[in-house]
Amino acid sequence: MSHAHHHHAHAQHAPAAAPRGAIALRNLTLTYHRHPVVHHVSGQFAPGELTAIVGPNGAGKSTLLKAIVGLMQANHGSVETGGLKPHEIAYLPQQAAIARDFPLAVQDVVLLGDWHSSGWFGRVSRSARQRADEALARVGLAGFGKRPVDELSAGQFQRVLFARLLLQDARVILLDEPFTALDARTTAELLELVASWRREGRTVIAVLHDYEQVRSHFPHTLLLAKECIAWGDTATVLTQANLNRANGMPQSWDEQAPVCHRDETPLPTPPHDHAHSH
Ligand SMILES: Nc1ncnc2c1ncn2[C@@H]1O[C@H](COP(=O)(O)OP(=O)(O)OP(=O)(O)O)[C@@H](O)[C@H]1O
Repeated sequence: MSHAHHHHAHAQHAPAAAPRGAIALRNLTLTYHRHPVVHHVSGQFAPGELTAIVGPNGAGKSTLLKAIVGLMQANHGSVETGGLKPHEIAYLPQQAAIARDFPLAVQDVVLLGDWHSSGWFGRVSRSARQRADEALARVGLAGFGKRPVDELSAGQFQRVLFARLLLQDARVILLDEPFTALDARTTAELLELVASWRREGRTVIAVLHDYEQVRSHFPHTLLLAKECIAWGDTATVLTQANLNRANGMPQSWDEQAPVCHRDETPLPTPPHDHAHSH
């Protein structure tokens, strides 16, 4: 890496900044309507590694990904992204959260991964189109470029979204339940793609529910149940004792869940939030 980077205006960060490609959580608390769903979590996602986030339904896993990608503000503590630019963090939401009843061709959806270089209204270069075709071939959809996305199966559409991730070429890739509702073959092929991202030195963080899949493909695991139950080598995290502890945590959607009093600086209630917490 060039020394010129050290003189760049954006290169100034806190002394304890995470290394490039590393995402660090510092005493992170995330709340909805002042009820914490992620509570005082600290740690660092290993750079250039595959980390699974596991935990029961409602544990705050999706919320944590949203905070890392900047879709949600920390109420307390922070997410340190080590000087990465926003487009260097790719995010694949849960498929249920993605509308695909829009009249776009497969190739155009893949090209959305390249918007930071082409601009939303910029002309799509020939080379970008070529890279989109190559990405489609890598996910097993060669020749699908002109098909409308609303005619694809769920598995085919997830392949398209992985092709879009390939085009985005991000340093950090966040995946929210990427293999849910996919058949064994599609899952295996997309897992192979994830393994290739690891070989390329990318940081991958994936929310998953299949412990066997995590054990065989993800060396690191964060076990989350609102609080961090365990975070480290998958084998040491996914013990029965830890899983029992995680499953015994009260559901964070509990309306009676206490507002956090450890946070000294309560944020004002946002104007659009008309919910009465208590
Ligand atoms: N937009 C929202 N407004 C209010 N509460 C929310 C919102 N989104 C999520 N929550 C609540 O925050 C908690 C954490 O939700 P989150 O989706 O992060 O959990 P998760 O671990 O990803 O769960 P799952 O495994 O079921 O996908 C839940 O109790 C949920 O009800």
